[in-house]
Amino acid sequence: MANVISTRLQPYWEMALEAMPPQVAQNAELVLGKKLNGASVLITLLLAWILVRFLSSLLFKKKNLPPSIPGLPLLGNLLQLTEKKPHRSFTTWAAKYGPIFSIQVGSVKQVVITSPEIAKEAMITKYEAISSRKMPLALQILTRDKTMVAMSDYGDEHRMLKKLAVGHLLNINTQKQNRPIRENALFNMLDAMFLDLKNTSPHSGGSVIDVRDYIKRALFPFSMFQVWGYVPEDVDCPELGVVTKWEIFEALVIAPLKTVIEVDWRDFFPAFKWVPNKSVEDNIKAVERRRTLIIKGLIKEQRRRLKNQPEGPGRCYADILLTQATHLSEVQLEQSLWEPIIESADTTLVTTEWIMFELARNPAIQERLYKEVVDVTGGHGYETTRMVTEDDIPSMPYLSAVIKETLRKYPPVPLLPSRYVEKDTTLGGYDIPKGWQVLINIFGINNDPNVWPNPEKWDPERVLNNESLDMGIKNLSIMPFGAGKRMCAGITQAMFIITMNVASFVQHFKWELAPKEIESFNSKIEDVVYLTTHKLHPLQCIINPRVSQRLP
Ligand code: HEM
Repeated sequence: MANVISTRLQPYWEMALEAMPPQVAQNAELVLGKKLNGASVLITLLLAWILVRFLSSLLFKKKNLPPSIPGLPLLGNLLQLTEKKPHRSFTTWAAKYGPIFSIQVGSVKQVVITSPEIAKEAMITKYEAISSRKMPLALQILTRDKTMVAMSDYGDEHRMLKKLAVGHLLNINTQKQNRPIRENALFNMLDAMFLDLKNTSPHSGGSVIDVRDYIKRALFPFSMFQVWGYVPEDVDCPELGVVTKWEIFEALVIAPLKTVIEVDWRDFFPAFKWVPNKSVEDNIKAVERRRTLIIKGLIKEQRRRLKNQPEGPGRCYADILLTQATHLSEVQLEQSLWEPIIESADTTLVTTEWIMFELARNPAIQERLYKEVVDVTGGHGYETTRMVTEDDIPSMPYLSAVIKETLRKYPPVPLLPSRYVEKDTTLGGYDIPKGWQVLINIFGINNDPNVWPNPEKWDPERVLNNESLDMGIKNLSIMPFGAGKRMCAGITQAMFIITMNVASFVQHFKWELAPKEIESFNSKIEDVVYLTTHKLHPLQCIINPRVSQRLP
C-alpha cells in the first residue's frame, strides 16, 4: 500500500522539488533521498505544508492581521456566538486576546474593538475608510435600503437627512421650544401614577408598579406630538381602515423592533443572499408595509390639517418637512417622519428603567439624590415645595453622575451597528483588509477593569464631578452615544427626558424593589432587542408617595 502511494506521489514530489526554493529542495532531498518510501509520505506532506506556508508568507508578507478567535471550518465562530448580541463574549475574549481581535461569522470577517484609543482611530481618525454600514437583510427592508439617518452610509443622502433632523428637531433650540411637550408627557405620567396608587391596594407599605409601562405610555405620545404637533387618537388608512393609537404604537415601534432580531442565515453567508428565505422575508415585508401605510395615512391627514390651518404652517417637524423639504422623495419623507418616533421610544426608556432599578436597590444613593433635588427646589431638609424643572439640571451634579454611571454600566447600545471597511486600512497597528466589518464593543470599553476597577459595581461616586468624562466627545472611555461623525444626534432630547424622569420620580416617591425583583437578582437580568439592551423583565417597584399629589 505504502509503495503504491509512494509511486503515485513520485511525479508530484519531483514537481514540488522543482518549485521549492533551492535551499529547501536541497534539504528535502538530503532527508528523503529522491526515492520515496512509505514512511516518507507523511514527511512529504509535512514538507509540502511547510512549502505552502513559506510561499504564502512571501505572498502575504505585508499583512499583519489582528489575532483571530479559533473557530470551526466554514462556520468560523458562529456557534460560539449564541447570545443575541454577543457583547459579553466579546468582552471576555478581549481580556484574553487583547483590545482588537478578529472573528469569522459564517463567511463574514469582523474585527472587534474594545479599546477607547483604537475605537477613536476607527470612528474619528480613519472614519473615511470605515464609513458605510453593513446591515442584516431584515434591517435593509425595514430601513427601505438604508433611507434613515442612523443607518445610511456616509454620503450626500446621509448629510441631507441629518441636516433636516438636526436643523428642525434635534438641535438644542428646537428642543428648548419643545419643553412644554416633554413637560406635558411627564405631568401625565406622574398624575397617572398617583391616580393608580389611589385605586390599588397598598402592598406592605407601598404599591407595586410596572415602571416600564408608565414610561412607555408617556414616551410614545410625546414622540408623536413632537413629530405631528398632536397625538393622533387614530388614523384612517385606505388599505387598513381605522388604526387606533396603541395599534399605531405597535406598528411603528414594537413590531419593527421585534422583527429586526429575526435571524436570517443569509446574513452570515452574503454570497447566498439570492437564495429565497420566504417565511422570514414575508414577515419582515408585512411589518414594513403596515408601518409605511400608517405613516402614509398620517402624512395624508397632516396635509389636510395644513390646508385647513388658516394661520399658516405649524411648527412641528411634519409641517416643516411637508412645507419646506419639498426636495425629499416620498420614501425619504416617510422614513424621516418615522425615524424620530422609533428613536425616541426605546433608548430613553431603557436608560430610565436601569437607573430606577439601581436607585431602588441602593437606598443610600437614592436618599442622597432626593436631598439634592429638595435642595435645588428650595426646600429644607425633607420638605419640597415645587416640582423640579429643566432649569435645575445644571445644579444637580449628583443626578448627572447617577445617569452617567448607569450609561457606563448599561450602555443601551452595547455594540455599535457594524461598519464596513471600504479600503485597506490599519487599526491598532494591525492591517484591516477591505471588505471586513468593524464592531465597536461599547459595553466592553465602558466595563474595562483596567480603566474601571470592579466594573460590575454601580457607583456614581466614580464619575462625580469628573468633567473630563464627556461621554465620547473627546474621551471615549464612557461613550454610550458613540463618537465622531456618527455620534448620536438625539443626545439633547435623550438627556432632558432621562434627567427629568429620574429627578421627578425620586422627588415624588420613595422607591424599593418589589420582592419579585429581589428573587431574580442572581439570574440573567438583561436582554437584547436588536440594538438595545433591555432589562429582561419589566421593572417592578414598590413606591411610596413622599407628597400627596404632583407638585406644582
Ligand atoms: C439614551 C438614549 C440614547 C442612546 C444611548 C443613543 C445611542 C446612539 C448610538 C450608540 C448611536 C450610533 C452611533 C454610531 O453608530 O456611531 C446613535 C445614533 C443616532 N441616534 Fe441615538 N441614542 C439615544 C437616543 C436618541 C434619541 C432620543 C434620538 C432622536 C430622537 C436619537 C437619534 C439618533 C440618530 C439620528 C442617530 C444617527 C446619527 C448618525 O448616524 O449620524 N438617539 N444613538
